[in-house]
This record gives sequence, structure tokens and C-alpha cells, in this order.
Amino acid sequence: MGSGVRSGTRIRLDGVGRRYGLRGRWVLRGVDLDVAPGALVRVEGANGTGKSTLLRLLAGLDAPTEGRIVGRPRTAYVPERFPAALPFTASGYLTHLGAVHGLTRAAAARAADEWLERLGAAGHARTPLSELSKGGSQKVAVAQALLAAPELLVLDEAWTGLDAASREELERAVAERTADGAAAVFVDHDPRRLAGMTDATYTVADGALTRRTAAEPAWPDGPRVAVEARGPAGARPPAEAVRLSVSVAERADGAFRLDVTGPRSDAVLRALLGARPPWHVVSVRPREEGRR
Ligand SMILES: Nc1ncnc2c1ncn2[C@@H]1O[C@H](COP(=O)(O)OP(=O)(O)OP(=O)(O)O)[C@@H](O)[C@H]1O
Repeated sequence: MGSGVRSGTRIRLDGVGRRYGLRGRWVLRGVDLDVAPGALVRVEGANGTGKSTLLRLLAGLDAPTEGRIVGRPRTAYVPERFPAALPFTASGYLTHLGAVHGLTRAAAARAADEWLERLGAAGHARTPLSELSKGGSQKVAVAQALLAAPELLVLDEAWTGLDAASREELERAVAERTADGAAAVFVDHDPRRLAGMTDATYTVADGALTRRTAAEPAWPDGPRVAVEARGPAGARPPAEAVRLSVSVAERADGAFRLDVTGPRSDAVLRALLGARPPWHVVSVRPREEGRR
């Protein structure tokens, strides 16, 4: 699925405030946030603190009451609640949206089928949206967001209601998008969601947004994978593979060992195999405990 991330597609919130109603309390105030291409950003906070408000602003579905939003990457959004009562089948709806995003009808239909397949919902392609289960309509919500390879993916509790396999698939899809240079901002109640991959975590509290640093190491412990690969004589591994790895070491025999967190391993392998000339992947193994 193509990447198509243009350069200069960052989005920045400058002193953004939002309140509902003229005299409503400020849900958010003085929020500064810069989301660069390729960044994976987690937003957390207690219930009702304004996480969804922030995500809707990022998605361009809502406008700030004060302050400004600079930059508008091609954006896709998975809402907390998906309006599933539209008069379409799953595949009809996705094809329609794909066409709205600028795909030809044939390409849109193909992408719709591919995403439904990846999310384990191919059997529901012809099911009317109104007849889908909660999990089924969540898969459609996720598929509509991934369909047109957005430059900014905004996910509000997008994993809620998905089965284990499609939760993993969504993590993989987010890893693929960010590896392709897209940014992603997500809220999820599970602290392990995309652990080891997030570039920054922000907390919303009392209307303010604060970057969390000390409590979260950049590369939390988690299952890791050691990839051994060999390239042309004297070459360093492709920059993209290095960027996505926790560590890179050259061995005496000239092969490289890249330590990677589980969710990033596919993207690292793609970077190695997609290099010109491609790298030869010698082995991919779970990394032994105690050798971190
Ligand atoms: N359209 C709206 N009109 C009026 N008030 C709103 C609207 N949307 C949100 N709010 C209020 O803004 C505050 C923040 O809501 P928001 O949904 O952004 O929080 P949240 O952190 O996402 O909450 P949760 O974790 O429960 O989803 C809440 O007090 C909510 O009632």
C-alpha cells in the first residue's frame, strides 16, 4: 500500500484553546504540540480531561476557540464511536470513501477488500453497516482510516472492540505508516499499546498538555528481535533500518546485527530487503533475555 507522504506535512498546535459554548469552561488551553512526519505520539489522561477534544482538533474535525493550527497533512481519523448506521455495505462504504480520497473506483475497491482481509473481516464485505457487530464496525472504522495511506493517522481508542488478531494487525499497520513517514497520534487505555515504538507521550490534565519523559524510557523493555543481515561490502545498513532499531552492531565477519522491538521488525525487514541492492537477511530471532 503506497506511502505518498509529502515533505513538510507536519502539523503544529500553537497556543490552542477549546471550550464548548461561549461561557463554557476551557477544556484545553495554551496547548502547544508539534507532530513531525514519522512521529508516533501517545496521548493519555483521566476520563473527560479533553483527549478526544485534542484528537478532533488534530484531525481537523473541530476548530480551536483560540490559538491556531498550522499545517494540514492528509489526515484520517478513527473515532471513539463509529457512526455505523449509514446505508452502505462494508465494502461499498470503504470503496466510496477511497474514491473520496482520490483513488480510482477500482483501486478503492481493491484497497477496501485488502484492508477488510487484513483485519479478518473479508466475510463481512457485503454486510450492511447497520448489521455489523461492534467489532465488525470497528474494523470498518479502522479500514476507512488506513485505506488511503494518510500522512497523519489520528486514533481515538481505535483498538477497543477489536479481537486480538486485528488489534495486532492495527499495531502493525500503524508501524508501517510511521515507517513510511506518516505521523500517528493515538489514545488507548492499554499502557502496552505500541509500547517501545512511541516517540513521545503527552498527558492532558487541567486543560494543559504536558510531555511525559522521565517515567517512560524511550525503549521500554519488551520482546525484541535480533535481525542479522549482510549487505554489499563496506556498506552500513539502510538509514531507515537504523532509525527503527534499538541498536545496530557490526560483527567481525562484516554482517550487522540490528536489535528491534517486535512491532517494528516488519518495517526493518522491509527497509533491508527494499534497499538497492537489497540486503541479505541471515536470521531473525527472538533476542535472548539478559542480553539487553
Ligand atoms: N461537543 C461537546 N459539547 C460540549 N461539551 C463537550 C463536547 N465534547 C466534549 N465536551 C466536554 O469536554 C470535556 C472533555 O471531553 P473529551 O471527550 O475531550 O475528554 P476525554 O479525555 O476524551 O474523555 P474520555 O476519556 O471519557 O473519552 C468533557 O467535560 C466533555 O463533557
